[in-house]
Amino acid sequence: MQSGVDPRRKATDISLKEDQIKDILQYSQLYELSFPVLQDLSLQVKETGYLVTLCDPKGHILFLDGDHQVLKKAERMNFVVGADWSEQSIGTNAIGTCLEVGQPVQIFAAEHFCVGVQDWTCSSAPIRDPISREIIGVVDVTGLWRDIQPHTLSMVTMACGTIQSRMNQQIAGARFELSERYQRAHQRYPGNGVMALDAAFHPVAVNEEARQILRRHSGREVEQWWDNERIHAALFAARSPSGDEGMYEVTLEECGIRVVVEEVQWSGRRVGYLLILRPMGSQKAAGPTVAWGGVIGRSPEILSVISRCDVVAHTDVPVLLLGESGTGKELFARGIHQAGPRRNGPFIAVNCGALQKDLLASELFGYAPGAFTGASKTGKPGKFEEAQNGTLFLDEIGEMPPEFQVHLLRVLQEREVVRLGSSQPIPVNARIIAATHRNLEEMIRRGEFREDLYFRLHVVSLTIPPLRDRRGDIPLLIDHILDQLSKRYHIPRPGLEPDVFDFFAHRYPWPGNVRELKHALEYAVLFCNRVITWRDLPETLRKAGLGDSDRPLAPKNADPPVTSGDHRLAVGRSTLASPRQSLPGPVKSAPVSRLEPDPDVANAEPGGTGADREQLLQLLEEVGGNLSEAARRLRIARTTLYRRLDRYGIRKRLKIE
Ligand SMILES: Nc1ncnc2c1ncn2[C@@H]1O[C@H](COP(=O)(O)OP(=O)(O)OP(=O)(O)O)[C@@H](O)[C@H]1O
Repeated sequence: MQSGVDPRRKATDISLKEDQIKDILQYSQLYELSFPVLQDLSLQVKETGYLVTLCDPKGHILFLDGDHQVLKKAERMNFVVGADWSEQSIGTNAIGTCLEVGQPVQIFAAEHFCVGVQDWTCSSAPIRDPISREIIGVVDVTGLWRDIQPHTLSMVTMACGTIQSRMNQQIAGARFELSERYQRAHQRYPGNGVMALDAAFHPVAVNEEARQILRRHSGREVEQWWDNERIHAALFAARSPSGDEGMYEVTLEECGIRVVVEEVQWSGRRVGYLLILRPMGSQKAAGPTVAWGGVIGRSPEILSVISRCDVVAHTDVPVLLLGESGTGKELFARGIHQAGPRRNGPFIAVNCGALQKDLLASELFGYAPGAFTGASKTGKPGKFEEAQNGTLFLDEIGEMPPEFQVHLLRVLQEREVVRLGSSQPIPVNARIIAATHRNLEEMIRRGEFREDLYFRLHVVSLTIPPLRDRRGDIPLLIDHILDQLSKRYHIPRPGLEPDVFDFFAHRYPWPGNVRELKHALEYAVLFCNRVITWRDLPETLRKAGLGDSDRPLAPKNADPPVTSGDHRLAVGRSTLASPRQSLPGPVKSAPVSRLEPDPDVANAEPGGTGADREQLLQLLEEVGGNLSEAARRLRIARTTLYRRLDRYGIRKRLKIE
């Protein structure tokens, strides 16, 4: 058994370096679960001259604790972190022998093979993987032989039992999480195949759709298909090494399918994967395109934010959403609310930048009856109270005046509000999500934002990337927005001239992000003739397009680019108008401008003058087609604006053409 080991050895070898051990411990589930148990054990053996160790399945010491004096003595035989206590290195000893025989073992004094270890007595027991039953570690308690205690071995065995049951709980929790996520995915992505795998890539659940898709497209049953290292490599090469939860899409051309891989975490650890399968070329988008909180996008950047939001949604930790204006921070905040257990409670959004300074306190904290002149007699709850059992979304948090930040901090710390004019604290139970497009760290440096408030709010911070950094999402967004607009205005869904599409998808930097894209399309849809051309765009975009290339753009009042047939119809659900139908080309005559008053409709309704219509068109141009903004500027309701658009024939033209 001790072949090749010199019995005169005084010490074993140290084969793991400090940074190797750090790396092992950082991701070691065994260490994480064992640590509290080992600490307990250390306390129990304190002052008995014993040392407590945890070793890996090769016999390397990963953890060592105990009496300082004894540790010093043990160092002489290299009983230190990183040392190799396998039988191959130092012959019979409790750690190495326990690994060989797979049983708890006590080795006393001269029973040790090497002379340098014979002053000691040690007791070790193995820890086994709850599923494979393989040994994954050893707990050992070592002391000088004269300090031998009869109960040491049973203490070690019990400690291993406790670690083992913590591992069982961990596995049960992970399995539960995986099965929950599988069920949710199954509902979320109807018609798609869904598979759940554990962390070792073993399938634990497969839906019928996945079986059918694989049979049809790869000609194989799931089990056969999965039993292939190349498939595993293709799917998992892209996963994040750090174990961060992520989501990405892989195309398996040889099987004719696309797979969205979602990593599943539980308790901060990767515990498995979900695979969402769909045939290549299928029009049906795999769930993540529209599934989560109405967020459109399938770029890796947006999928990664979605997946993180989905994780935090199930917790109550404060979330800080960062990103430029119009990237979708509020949409994500609503998504987190909807995906979490508070979904049946209220979602209250407060724009901290839009509230007057002197109204902030009463808006957020409410006021008691008759608190100030003009206050309601019954008092009024503030936004914190309104968000009770739900979510309070503090938008534009960077705009909150510094003198008010301390009050907000106090409420977040105490989790209770006191209405103005009252001394009665009211407990608040609201999840806090804050958002800003500003650089709060920079503001802290300039003394404009409190650091303590910042740390309260950004337990988790998520940055939503600007649209120009995830251009792959632009075609999806265009499709989605045009669908919505055609439904809202009851018009056929328009297409985009190829050149305009190319400008949108590849060249324009979208400083206003998705909001700007929405407004541009809303504007263009109002003025276009079934196909969106350059002249249908708001002026800023037209100018940007002109500066962007040397292409001669149609002047404001010019006719659409004319091509043979010139019926620029949007085809089916495609975003692009057929290139054959609308090549950008030389501008021909301009019989009627769509931005100029149409004499047939300008005065169609009593009270509607050409001048009014002109003003309305001008305003629409100024606000980039944003009807809400136009209604706000006109101080009329949106529905009144629609009526006015009808009256001046703007919507009517859209419907008839
Ligand atoms: N990924 C997306 N999918 C669909 N719609 C989106 C997406 N991102 C943003 N939007 C839409 O764009 C508009 C702007 O989004 P939102 O108000 O959430 O942005 P924001 O980042 O909160 O902006 P601000 O910082 O100016 O408050 C909304 O109409 C929203 O529905």
